[in-house]
Amino acid sequence: MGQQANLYSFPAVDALATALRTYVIHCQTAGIARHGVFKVAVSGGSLPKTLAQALLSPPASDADVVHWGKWEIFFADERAVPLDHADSNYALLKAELLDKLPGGTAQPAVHPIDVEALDETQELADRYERTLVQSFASRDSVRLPIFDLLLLGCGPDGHTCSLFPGHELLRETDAWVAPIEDSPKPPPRRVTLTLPVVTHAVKVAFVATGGGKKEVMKEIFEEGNGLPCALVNEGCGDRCSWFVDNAAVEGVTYPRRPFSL
Ligand SMILES: O=C(O)[C@H](O)[C@@H](O)[C@H](O)[C@H](O)COP(=O)(O)O
Repeated sequence: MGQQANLYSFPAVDALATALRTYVIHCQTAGIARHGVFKVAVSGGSLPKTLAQALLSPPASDADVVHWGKWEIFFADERAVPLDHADSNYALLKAELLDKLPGGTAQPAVHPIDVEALDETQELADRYERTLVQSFASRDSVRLPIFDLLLLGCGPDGHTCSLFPGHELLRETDAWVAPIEDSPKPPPRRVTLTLPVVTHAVKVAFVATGGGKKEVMKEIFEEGNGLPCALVNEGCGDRCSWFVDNAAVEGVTYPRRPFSL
């Protein structure tokens, strides 16, 4: 059991968000102790909204403070669109979270894709990889970047980031960031962190809510079936934690844990 992913289930999103905040702040403290900053990558989908609910509430104590000025925010996946496009994960995070930081707050360093390369997804991925290299030291000195935390969603087909079931990208072993031209979820052209980078993070947290996820949650936790989310569970073991609501895990027999750090 000790090596398996943690599954934390909550009656509703409010309670989930409270626990997620505690978890993120714990990861933040560890990151700042390790290298003076907190390096985090986030997905799109419903995640930014839940994250905002978790992180924008006022601190309950001195230990509960989000040190935004120490955050370096990257994108776990991004669509090849301008940064103000309706499909942009950057635009989504900005609207849901970044634009709502209280006035006077030290700002996080945010690393969007380089829109000069939107027409060529390989170049877009290469440039984003160079952004990571600049932050995480050279590729010669580290085989893989080590994020302090990845905050991910889970699609109804078991995808995460832009790593889709059965896609050849799941076999990528070298690149840190890869292009995808045929995403089954629109829009088709995207860039994504690769599986080795995802499973190399210090901690990985998934957020999945709603009854629409229960079938895929059952498959991920009971069968695996090579689904990208299951591969992350297998690669991370207990470094991976799932924050879900009860509706998302109805009928799932995998043991849930009371939330604790
Ligand atoms: O760019 C994307 O498509 C998202 O990053 C994607 O990977 C998302 O996290 C999942 O599809 C879950 O989405 P929901 O949370 O909306 O179900």
